[in-house]
Amino acid sequence: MTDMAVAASGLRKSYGDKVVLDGIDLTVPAGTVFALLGPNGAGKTTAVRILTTLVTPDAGSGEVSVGGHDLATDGHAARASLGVTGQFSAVDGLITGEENMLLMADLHHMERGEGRRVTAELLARFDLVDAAGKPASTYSGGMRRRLDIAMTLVGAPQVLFLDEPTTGLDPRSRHTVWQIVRELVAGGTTVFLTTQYLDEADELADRIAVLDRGRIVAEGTPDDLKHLIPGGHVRLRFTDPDAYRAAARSFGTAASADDEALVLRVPGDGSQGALRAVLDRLDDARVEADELTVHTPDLDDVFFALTTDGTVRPTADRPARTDTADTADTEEVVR
Ligand SMILES: Nc1ncnc2c1ncn2[C@@H]1O[C@H](COP(=O)(O)OP(=O)(O)OP(=O)(O)O)[C@@H](O)[C@H]1O
Repeated sequence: MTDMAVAASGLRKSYGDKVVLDGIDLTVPAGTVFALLGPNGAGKTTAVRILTTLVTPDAGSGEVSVGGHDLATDGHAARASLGVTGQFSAVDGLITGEENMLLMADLHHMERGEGRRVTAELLARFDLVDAAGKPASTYSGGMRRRLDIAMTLVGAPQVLFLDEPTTGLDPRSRHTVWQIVRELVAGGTTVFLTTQYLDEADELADRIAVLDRGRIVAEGTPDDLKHLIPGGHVRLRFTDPDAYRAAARSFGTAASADDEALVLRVPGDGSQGALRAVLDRLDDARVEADELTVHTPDLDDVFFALTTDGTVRPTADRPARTDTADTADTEEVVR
């Protein structure tokens, strides 16, 4: 066993002459949340299908292990350690939520009593007790997704793969799923999720890999990724046109100006030093901004910079930072 819940090197998969995964490396420490983020068709589901043993990687791929078990030599143990909830629900709509759960318990060869105990516990945990006796076809999207995840947890997997777990859910249901993920991780489960939603990756993931056209184009903590691209600035807003003009003169070409909104934007890295330089300059000009906000790029900026129009900018041009960057809110009102 290693302390890596998922480890894959040089993962390749092609269908015909279409290269879907072009040699990607993935490592996920146990007990963490990893998000594979990418646009439609990037190869996310294919990666999940390989890691969950549903599809075999192409020859020439490196080793792949899940739960510390090599997929090629110990697929059975790897399968026993993982659970997967795909984009297409495993829920059978014709039977009740409880029957779906008991079916899963049977598939895991649980004794009847044990199956009932686990089912009752999970239905309660996922707030499905009232609906347990109703056909799953009558469930809302959010309830169905909760049931789907609950069914996956019947086997108590160490590593849980969630393929786009909140696609199509309303905001409240998305937050419920996020809460479920947090609780699972607090209980020691490793979660590998794929998502197209930047806020989801930002909310949940310890580390994010951005997949585009079968390649990892950036990887790191959410903050690492936000520091990869330019776009940070201090925004100064004035209400007094004279103060605005005095500040604009003082900053000159160091700031971009919006004369109508009385706003100046001073590019910077969001560091304390950069902020101090802005404040010193305002003091020198004897003006006070009515509002000062520090903006660091958010994951939207990163995602579009790295994947726009499918024009992949190679990682070599944008080396991912491995140090832990200072945390800074996307838009933090300072004054
Ligand atoms: N069995 C298959 N046969 C042929 N092509 C496939 C197969 N499975 C996937 N592909 C192709 O591989 C590419 C990546 O698909 P995949 O489903 O992995 O992407 P994805 O990132 O999960 O996208 P989405 O967010 O839309 O689900 C797509 O172009 C898809 O058409």
